Amino acid sequence: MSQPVSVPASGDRRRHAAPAHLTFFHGPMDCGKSTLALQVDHNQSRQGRQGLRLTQGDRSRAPQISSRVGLSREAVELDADTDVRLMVRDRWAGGHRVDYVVVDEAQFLTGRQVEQLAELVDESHVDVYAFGLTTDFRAELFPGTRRLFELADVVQRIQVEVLCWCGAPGLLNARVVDGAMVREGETVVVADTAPGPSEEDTRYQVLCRRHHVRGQLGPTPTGPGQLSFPGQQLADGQVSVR
Ligand SMILES: Nc1ncnc2c1ncn2[C@@H]1O[C@H](COP(=O)(O)OP(=O)(O)O)[C@@H](O)[C@H]1O
Ligand SMILES: Cc1cn([C@H]2C[C@H](O)[C@@H](COP(=O)(O)O)O2)c(=O)[nH]c1=O
Repeated sequence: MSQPVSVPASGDRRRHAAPAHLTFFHGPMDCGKSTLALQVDHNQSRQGRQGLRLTQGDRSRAPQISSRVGLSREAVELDADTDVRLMVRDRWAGGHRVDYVVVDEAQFLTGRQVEQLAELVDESHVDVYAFGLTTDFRAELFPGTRRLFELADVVQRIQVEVLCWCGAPGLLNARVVDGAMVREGETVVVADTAPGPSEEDTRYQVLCRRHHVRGQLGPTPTGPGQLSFPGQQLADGQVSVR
């Protein structure tokens, strides 16, 4: 664990005597994480609590939390070197309260940053709400997600079901490059689930486990009444994956 940093307790503590919590909401892409992050922020601030919104690598490439429902709010952009305890301490030094922290794209946090968030909860009574992907395109936990699973007081899978093309619940994220699912590459590649303007763009597609394992992206309409499978289709209906 990282060394504690002295951060004063929140001035709001008397009005919120319940212990603070580190809560982690997780799921695949497109399940409503950013929407929920903005709702939590809205509901907290509506009750007079003051918060800090944090993000890293939002799809919009702007320092904001943006939801596909159409909402967005500005947020402080983190990088791997940001010490979130010092960030909160700076706010306090500037005369601002920080009663809660909302962190979107929490899968990109380092393990140390998750530990810093836990310290803010335990030592400074700041409520932390983190929102992030469960697994990467290889169906493996992101490091930040793993540490949140280890340390969070409350871990909740987001309830909204994203559906695979077959209709089954989609829990895994496929990375699609030039129309084909890939299983090798950098862990972090910021992109959307919507196809990009160019065919060479990377995009993601949420799949059920079976179709993630098989690498099947599903049929795409090619014309009236016609369907084609992306990638090279094999005899047994599977699609070759790079
Ligand atoms: N036009 C729309 N009408 C209603 N809901 C929508 C619309 N577009 C997107 N959504 C909802 O937004 C969700 C994606 O929300 P978002 O917060 O961007 O997801 P995440 O942050 O998990 O990637 C979709 O699962 C869907 O429920
Ligand atoms: C699976 C996976 C995703 N990413 C990126 C792609 C997006 O920019 C974000 C997730 O955004 P969302 O708010 O959940 O829609 O993460 C990545 O970098 N690596 C991956 O393996």
